[in-house]
Amino acid sequence: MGVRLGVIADDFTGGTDIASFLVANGVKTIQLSGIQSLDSIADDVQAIVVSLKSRSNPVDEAIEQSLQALELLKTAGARQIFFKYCSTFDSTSRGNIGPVTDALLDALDENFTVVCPALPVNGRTTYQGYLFVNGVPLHESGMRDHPVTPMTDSSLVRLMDGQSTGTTGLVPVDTIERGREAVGEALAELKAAGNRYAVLDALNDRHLDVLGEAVAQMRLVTGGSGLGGAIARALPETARGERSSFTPKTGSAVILSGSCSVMTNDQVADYMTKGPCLAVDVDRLLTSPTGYDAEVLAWFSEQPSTGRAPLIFATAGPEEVQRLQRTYGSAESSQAIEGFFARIAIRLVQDGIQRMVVAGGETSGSVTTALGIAGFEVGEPIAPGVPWVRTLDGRVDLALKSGNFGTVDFFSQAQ
Ligand SMILES: Nc1ncnc2c1ncn2[C@@H]1O[C@H](COP(=O)(O)OP(=O)(O)OP(=O)(O)O)[C@@H](O)[C@H]1O
Ligand SMILES: O=C(O)[C@@H](O)C(=O)CO
Repeated sequence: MGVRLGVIADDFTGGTDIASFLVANGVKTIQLSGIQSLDSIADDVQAIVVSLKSRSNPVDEAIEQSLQALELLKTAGARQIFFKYCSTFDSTSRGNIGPVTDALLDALDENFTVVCPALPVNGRTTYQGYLFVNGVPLHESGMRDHPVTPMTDSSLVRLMDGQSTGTTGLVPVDTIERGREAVGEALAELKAAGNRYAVLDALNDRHLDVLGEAVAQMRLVTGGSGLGGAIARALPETARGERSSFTPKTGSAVILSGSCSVMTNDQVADYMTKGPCLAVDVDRLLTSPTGYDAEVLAWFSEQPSTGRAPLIFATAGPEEVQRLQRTYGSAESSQAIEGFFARIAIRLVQDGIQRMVVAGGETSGSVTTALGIAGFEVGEPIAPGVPWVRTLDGRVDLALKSGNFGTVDFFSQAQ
């Protein structure tokens, strides 16, 4: 097997996000759920995306999982390794982006890489090393209230310096405007000056295309799916082919939403005017859960099988999230909610659900892992970065939606 690109994604929605950009640019891609056997992967696969749940777990675990993924991708022959994290750089002061990047550099015997979360098509841009979300600095966007990784600084240079062992330089927009060679020279200078990481500015896809070419020969790159798409476009034509696709199933569907992002809150509010919706009673889950799953499943089975898919959501605004976290603890709340969605998903698939939309990366990771899904074939996007994916065993089609992706009517659009 001669895989060109091996991607280590720190969550499942991030995995489908970058897989979707690779497929859209003609790269034959398979997405694996965690570490899986390579036996059933066809010889013409050009990119393998390994989705992990390593964004918010303890640093040591995140490193261990990422190094296992690296070994798998090296075995598959991957020439370039891409560490995919969120376009909003979701992390804490302890990591996990910095420590995982360091561990991957060491394991590859490299001492320099790039940091490029920008995804202009979804409003994430980087200017002078500061990350913006739809024109608002990251720390002033809805990400400041994230339940697990609240982002309170917008400076990627400071964030990397705080989480990692080396120093961080910057390749600013002015240099990128001067083209691929200027970027190559800037990277060489930053490396020679002893930096371990270079933050790459990008305001639009034209900038990303320059960057995709400039980093084509690097053994390790890190960033978001925007850079992933640009790297795909920079591959020789021989590595690219027909866009693989499948027609999404049309059977019964459900939407599970565990994301509390601003966009998911808007999407849930929109869907409440359109289809059957059930708000998860999180207090009940954390105090007297006995019988609760059965009640939710009974509600689901009472909904008409034609028409809009039922939505089951824990999605809430920042005040409610803070109340729950103060009352029960932050990790405890997340675990209870993720565990609930995982159990419900297992039951619904056993009962024959064909299509499942899951909102939120952590939530998607819990659901996919609980379902024992080995991997996915990647289909057409519903919105930029949110494709339909089909389990490799063909059991069910899923749309794993990153928290802030999609337009307000995403849940009806997906149907
Ligand atoms: N009402 C709630 N109160 C507290 N925590 C919640 C609530 N609803 C969901 N959560 C937890 O918040 C976390 C949301 O993370 P998740 O990754 O699923 O969404 P996201 O961060 O918006 O998505 P993405 O990572 O794709 O951007 C999960 O751990 C989830 O269980
Ligand atoms: O990069 C993004 O924004 C997404 O793919 C993501 O990682 C959400 O969890």
